[in-house]
Amino acid sequence: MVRAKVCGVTSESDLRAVERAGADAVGVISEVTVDTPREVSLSRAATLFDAAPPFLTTTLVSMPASVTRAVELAAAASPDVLQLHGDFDADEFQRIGAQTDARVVAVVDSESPARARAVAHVVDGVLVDSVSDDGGGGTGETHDWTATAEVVETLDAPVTLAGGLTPENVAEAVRTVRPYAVDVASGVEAEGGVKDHDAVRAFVRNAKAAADGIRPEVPS
Ligand SMILES: O=C(O)c1ccccc1N[C@@H]1O[C@H](COP(=O)(O)O)[C@@H](O)[C@H]1O
Repeated sequence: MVRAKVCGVTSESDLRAVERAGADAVGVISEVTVDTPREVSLSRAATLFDAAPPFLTTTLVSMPASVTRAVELAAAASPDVLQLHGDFDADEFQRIGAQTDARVVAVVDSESPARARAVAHVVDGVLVDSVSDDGGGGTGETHDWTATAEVVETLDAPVTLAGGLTPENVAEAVRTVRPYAVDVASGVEAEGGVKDHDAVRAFVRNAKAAADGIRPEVPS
């Protein structure tokens, strides 16, 4: 079994589409230091989380500059999960986790798997992404899945795979990496910041079918 997270939701209608597709988690992006059409204000993130139905895990995706700001963000938007891009070390993650009710997920650059091992013991999960030079995600780029498969195998923590996933490649990604969850942002969009509801449905279906050993369907 694999969990599916759909990230970069900016509207209530996309939120409903994510839920109807059977996704396990939804991500809303706020306070990031990169230019992205998927960013919303913190108050908008809080509104979207309030509109989320029960049993859909809400995730705030952010790039705060300090421990204090990370804690403030979680308090302001009340997500279930705080997904943190940036350079926090284990001590900083521990301090964030101690001051928030949200679960904390550390984003790790696929090219720095050692960082996953350095922080995994103080966070609730690790997300391995194809990180851009400025530290952001949403690159639409895949990375070396066999290296991430090794992280999954050797780390005693839930590892989420992200970066360039689409309805077309997610089945192969799941079979190769065997992650705890898969995460997609740009790969299921009709345009920047707007989800393609058919693609969202196909992404979730294909991820879960692959984990169950069922052949994927590719949307026309
Ligand atoms: O999606 C963004 O624009 C973004 C900006 C800054 C930080 C994180 C961002 N998104 C995260 O990137 C990954 C994968 O994105 P993609 O599928 O390759 O487009 C995902 O974890 C999003 O949470």
